[in-house]
Amino acid sequence: MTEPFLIGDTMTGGYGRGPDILHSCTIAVNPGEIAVIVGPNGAGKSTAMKAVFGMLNVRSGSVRLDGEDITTLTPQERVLKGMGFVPQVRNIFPSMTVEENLEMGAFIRTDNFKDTMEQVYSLFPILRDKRYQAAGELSGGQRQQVAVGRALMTQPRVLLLDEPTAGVSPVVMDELFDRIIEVSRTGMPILMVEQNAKQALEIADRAYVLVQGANAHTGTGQEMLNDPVVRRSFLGG
Ligand SMILES: Nc1ncnc2c1ncn2[C@@H]1O[C@H](COP(=O)(O)OP(=O)(O)OP(=O)(O)O)[C@@H](O)[C@H]1O
Repeated sequence: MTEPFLIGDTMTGGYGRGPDILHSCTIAVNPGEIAVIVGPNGAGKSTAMKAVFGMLNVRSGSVRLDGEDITTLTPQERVLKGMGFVPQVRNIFPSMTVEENLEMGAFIRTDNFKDTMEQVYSLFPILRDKRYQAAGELSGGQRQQVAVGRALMTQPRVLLLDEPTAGVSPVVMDELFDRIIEVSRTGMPILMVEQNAKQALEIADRAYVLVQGANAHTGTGQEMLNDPVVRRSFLGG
């Protein structure tokens, strides 16, 4: 098997000195793919993503980006290596305008980022319309677009999204997934954690079902949707 572009490989570890949450957990993504992490509440989905981003100690296993071992790097160093991370909560600056949020996203760049801002506005047209509004005044779905747009401003080589549709209505969820598919079509590898398992599996090229911090099932999204065990144990039949 060829090396994936980004892989958290057999990761075991937990928070601080706490117990292990992840047990030999492996997740990966390649350019052009949407990889989703699904599983029951408390399965360790967000923890797995945080481990890939360097937010907890991986006691064994490794994280590699484009063939480079980045296991010991801090999250900040991983951003410089090309990781764009959108956390689940507090992922925008509510009192700043939409445009200021995007400018903040470009903080690591020393070059001109106006072209990237144009790209973000063409991916998320509503953000162009609302660029001078305080981000905190936007709807939940629009705020999530600001958060993803802000991450794109660094021109990342891979995008990590922690529950991008948390707390939005089904209609807004569909719209957000459409936007995520569009970002993916630009070639951007996308790794995301999702609570809305069925819908997420429908757009997943690669899917990981985690149970108690370990890989329970892996395949394409369609394979997971068709797997009777996955359906019965966690998609509700
Ligand atoms: N910052 C933290 N410090 C210590 N333990 C944590 C922390 N965050 C999560 N945990 C624990 O790690 C385990 C897995 O949590 P995690 O949030 O990764 O699961 P999840 O699959 O994303 O769940 P959910 O779908 O409910 O968000 C839980 O037992 C949780 O209590």
